[in-house]
Amino acid sequence: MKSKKDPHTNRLGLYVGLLANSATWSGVTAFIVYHPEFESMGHFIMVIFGILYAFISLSLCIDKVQLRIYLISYILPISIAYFTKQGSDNVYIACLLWASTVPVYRIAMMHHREYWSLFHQAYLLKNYSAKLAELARTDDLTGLMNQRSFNQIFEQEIQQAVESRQSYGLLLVDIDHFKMINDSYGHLTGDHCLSQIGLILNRLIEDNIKVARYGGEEFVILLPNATEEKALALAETIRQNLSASVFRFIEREFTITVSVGVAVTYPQQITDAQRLFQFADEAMYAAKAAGRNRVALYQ
Ligand SMILES: Nc1nc2c(ncn2[C@@H]2O[C@H](COP(=O)(O)OP(=O)(O)OP(=O)(O)O)[C@@H](O)[C@H]2O)c(=O)[nH]1
Repeated sequence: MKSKKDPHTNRLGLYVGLLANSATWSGVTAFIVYHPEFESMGHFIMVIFGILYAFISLSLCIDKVQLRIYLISYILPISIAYFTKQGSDNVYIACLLWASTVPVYRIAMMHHREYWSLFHQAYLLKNYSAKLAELARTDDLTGLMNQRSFNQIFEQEIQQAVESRQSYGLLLVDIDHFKMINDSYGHLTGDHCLSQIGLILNRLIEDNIKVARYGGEEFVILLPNATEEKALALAETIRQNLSASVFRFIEREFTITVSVGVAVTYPQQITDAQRLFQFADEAMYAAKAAGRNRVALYQ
């Protein structure tokens, strides 16, 4: 899942937003300064309002450049509006406005430094903890769910299937003679092959279906609400696609085959996650024993 953009990497957007915000508010305030109906409000109330608004907005600015953009685009049009208005009072107010920006700027700088440093630290912490949680769920090599995450989700989903009286399917995909790939081409080639298989599985499997690397050269696919036909059809698609894929790594080209064990339980049969896993495992070993590169269903 995507997180919010780091404000420090999206400065242009912030500056444009800031400029638009300042321009709008300075326009509104300048309009009020010139409009005869607002004379009764009193210029000093307007200035106080302007300073308060400036202080709040300045405090939210991230850096000095933003503060300056804000000051120039906000204070300049208002003070010009006052300067160009007839009467010495107005020149006095414009000077007061400019003079008031100095303490406002200083206070805002002090305030925003602490505020943003805290905000930034909280933001980084949130980001790091989200990344850590993601790492704890993910297999490094393939980017798929890892075994720990699979175990949790599998237990929960089986429980739900039992409660809602639905069927549940599990596919266990095991690469045939993977040791030979490692022995012949090296461990790095084996790793590359595993990561490519992860990508192929992700491509073949619909978004709502979960796939995990169970460990070594074994992958599992969770199929809530699946019938035997559906589970077998998906297993066959996976087997055919993987065996038709050519893997390339450092000028080496090779193909692989897989054996797939399929187990589907129906409401009256479901006992627990371990048993369903064991059924799929037995089916996978039956596929290996029958000559590999095939799909076997647990009967
Ligand atoms: N490159 C690489 N190899 C791995 C990894 N995890 C496990 N292996 C290797 O996978 C191989 C599994 O070998 P075996 O269990 O004998 O199975 P196999 O050679 O695939 O033979 P069958 O399953 O009987 O078809 C071993 O050589 C492990 O070292 C990994 O993360 N990377």
